[in-house]
Amino acid sequence: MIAVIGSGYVGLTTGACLASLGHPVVCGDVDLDKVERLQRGEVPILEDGLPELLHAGLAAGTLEFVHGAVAAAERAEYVFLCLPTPDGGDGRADLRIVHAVVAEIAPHLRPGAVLVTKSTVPVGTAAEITAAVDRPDVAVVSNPEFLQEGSAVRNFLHPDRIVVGSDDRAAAAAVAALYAPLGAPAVVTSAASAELIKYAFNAFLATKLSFVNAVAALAEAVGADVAEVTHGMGFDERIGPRFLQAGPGWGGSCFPKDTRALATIADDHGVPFPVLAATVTANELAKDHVADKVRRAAGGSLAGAPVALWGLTFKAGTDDLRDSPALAVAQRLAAEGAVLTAYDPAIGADLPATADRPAIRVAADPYRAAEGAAVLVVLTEWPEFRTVDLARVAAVLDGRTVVDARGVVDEDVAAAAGLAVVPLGRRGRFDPDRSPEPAGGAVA
Ligand SMILES: NC(=O)C1=CN([C@@H]2O[C@H](COP(=O)(O)OP(=O)(O)OC[C@H]3O[C@@H](n4cnc5c(N)ncnc54)[C@H](O)[C@@H]3O)[C@@H](O)[C@H]2O)C=CC1
Ligand SMILES: O=C(O)[C@H]1O[C@H](OP(=O)(O)OP(=O)(O)OC[C@H]2O[C@@H](n3ccc(=O)[nH]c3=O)[C@H](O)[C@@H]2O)[C@H](O)[C@@H](O)[C@@H]1O
Repeated sequence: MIAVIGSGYVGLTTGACLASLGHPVVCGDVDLDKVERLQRGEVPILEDGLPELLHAGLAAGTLEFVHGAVAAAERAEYVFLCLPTPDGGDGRADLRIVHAVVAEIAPHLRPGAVLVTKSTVPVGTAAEITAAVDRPDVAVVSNPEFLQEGSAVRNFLHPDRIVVGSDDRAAAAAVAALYAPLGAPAVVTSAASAELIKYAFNAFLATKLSFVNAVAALAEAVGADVAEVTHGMGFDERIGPRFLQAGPGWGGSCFPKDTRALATIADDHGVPFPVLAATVTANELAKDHVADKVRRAAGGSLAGAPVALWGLTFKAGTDDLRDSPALAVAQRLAAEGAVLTAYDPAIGADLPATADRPAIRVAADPYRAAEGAAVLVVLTEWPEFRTVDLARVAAVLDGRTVVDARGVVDEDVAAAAGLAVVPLGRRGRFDPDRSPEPAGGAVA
């Protein structure tokens, strides 16, 4: 029996996928309402393929949900911890939930149980957990997760590799064997290496994106096109074609907190890591860059300007708003006096203001969001934004400009509808700096 503690994006995916491989799985969560919904077959998050796996597991009796960590852990040979490790406020990962759960379940673990950390945790956490459990019969294995939200099930079932790290190599091999049906290479390491792999991996990807976003700004300045530049770069296998899409900065529940956490780990060990600091700073500039474009499109001031936002989630395919760059841009616009109305296919209700986002009225469709707005800004790459009727948008939009931070609006179709697109990473067709001037001049 496998226990999965925490039924969030990672835990629910892990539980449902391990059950689909034939393992009996029990998932424990502290949130009773969530547990009851899952027992009824309701998936609380937007994740492709997850409802099907949940229903199949419930129907086959291989997947069950219980309230609390102990109720799940006491029945299992393997206990996967899929608990939150948020930013503690000073950049360090806050491990209080992990440590509290370990203390709670330790006396109840079966003899010979293997405790597996799937949460992203700082180097040294496996050693701390081993000391806290204080049972020679219980092994601790670090098994970081690399799934992306929105494609979590596909990523879990078709992983590039499985990383299992432990100072008990037999326990690491036993955890790797649980994934054997997937046929993925297993990277067996020390616990410290496994823990560092996860942070180095996320920080490297974030650095790739900060680099691309800086190239995008440069491409605009020099008259190049970032999409052409990354296309040309990506053919080289050392770079690869993926994860090179310029945008309004990177966000989500992990890149921001994990880059900060890695920076504090480096600091704590007295190791200079200036690239990482630059990656984080560059990401703030990427958000500023989009806000600057919106201000210019609004004529130089956003005071009292109605602005329409398409997309609020941190990327398409998820309903997750945690550390969304769309909200960070919205915050910048609201701070300058813009009045925001948004449409996002995954967000159904108005968003109240919080410490890091303004109040945002949420419209039921992209057209209603655009009604009366001075500028329309595309902040998330939802596929439906590619097929919106731009003539209908032009009919209700007050201004004539669409700032497209995700490269989803066709400039020619927009022009035919009487709209000027301000793209990211290249000059727009109606950019006054562009040479030669397009026939007919600017629409705006
Ligand atoms: N979201 C993602 O795409 C990925 C996240 N990770 C890492 O995985 C970990 C979990 O992340 P998410 O699944 O996104 O978090 P989440 O917030 O979606 O889920 C965490 C779950 O743990 C439950 N929980 C909290 N305290 C508990 C307790 N005392 N006992 C039992 N359950 C408890 C919560 O109710 C919630 O259901 C984090 O360390 C994160 O960095 C790693 C890879 C991908
Ligand atoms: O540790 C984690 O939680 C996960 O973090 C990311 O996954 P995720 O947060 O789901 O999101 P990504 O798809 O990586 O996107 C992150 C941000 O980068 C942006 N992005 C991504 C790709 C790209 O080409 N351009 C770009 O701007 C997205 O819009 C988003 O804001 C990693 O990709 C996962 O491998 C990792 O497991």
